[in-house]
Amino acid sequence: MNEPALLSRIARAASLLVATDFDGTISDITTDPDSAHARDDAFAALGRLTRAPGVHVAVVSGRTMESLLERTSALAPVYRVAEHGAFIEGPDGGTIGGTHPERAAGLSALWGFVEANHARIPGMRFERKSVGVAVHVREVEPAMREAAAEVLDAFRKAAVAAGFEIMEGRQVVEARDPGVTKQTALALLLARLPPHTLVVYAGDDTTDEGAIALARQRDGVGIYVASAERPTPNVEADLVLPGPRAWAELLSQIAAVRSV
Ligand SMILES: O=P(O)(O)OC[C@H]1O[C@H](O[C@H]2O[C@H](CO)[C@@H](O)[C@H](O)[C@H]2O)[C@H](O)[C@@H](O)[C@@H]1O
Repeated sequence: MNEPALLSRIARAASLLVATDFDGTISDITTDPDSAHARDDAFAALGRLTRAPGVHVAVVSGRTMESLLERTSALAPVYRVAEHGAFIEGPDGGTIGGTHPERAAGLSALWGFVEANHARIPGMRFERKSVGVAVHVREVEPAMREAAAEVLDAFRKAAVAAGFEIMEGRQVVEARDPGVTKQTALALLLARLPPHTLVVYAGDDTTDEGAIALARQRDGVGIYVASAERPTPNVEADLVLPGPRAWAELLSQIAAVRSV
């Protein structure tokens, strides 16, 4: 699908859901995850979309809800999906779903692994979430990559033993609840919206591919935001964009055709 055809469909949809991933999609990748923030152009376009009639906006992230809120609180009303689908907040700020079975024992066991290993590899970052743990390797020096790979292997084994599922993201390995995905969260959002809502989903990572595929299955639009790290998706996409800037530009065009 080319962009003019896409914009024409979007302009005509009685109900539209624009769902976007955060890191690497509306935020440029940064070495320090805490310093990442949404691009101004993407944020402005999403803001316009929240005010457009018949348009629903969702930010779908692997971040914790706290981290996502910190970065998107100026955006309302929106759906917020955190920790890859484990937590979902509605446009009024209320919890509307998400599945996060109590896994406190598993999380403690996994964090024990982290505490025992956190000082081994300079640059390796460990991020504790509400229902998962992420291990970042973006800042690990090339000379330490082999040693880091060994720690990551041990982390994967410890996570699986503690009942988690492993996700391989961009310079990050995450342990999360099995069965919780962005795809299941997107399906839940669609079930709450008017029938035949046109869904547009954009994301940049393996963790977004299920949601891209679901958008297409539902006769919507799946957009992949490519990077040098992940130039091509493992699923079919309607559009492959060269990076967050191109997605921000397309979001501005979507906002233009939907704004009154
Ligand atoms: O689903 P997302 O919103 O894309 O979140 C996925 C992970 O994003 C963050 O890590 C990624 O972005 C960082 C900042 O640009 C980058 O340093 C890191 O290498 C990327 O993997 C976040 O820290 C994770 O918690 C999210 O799960």
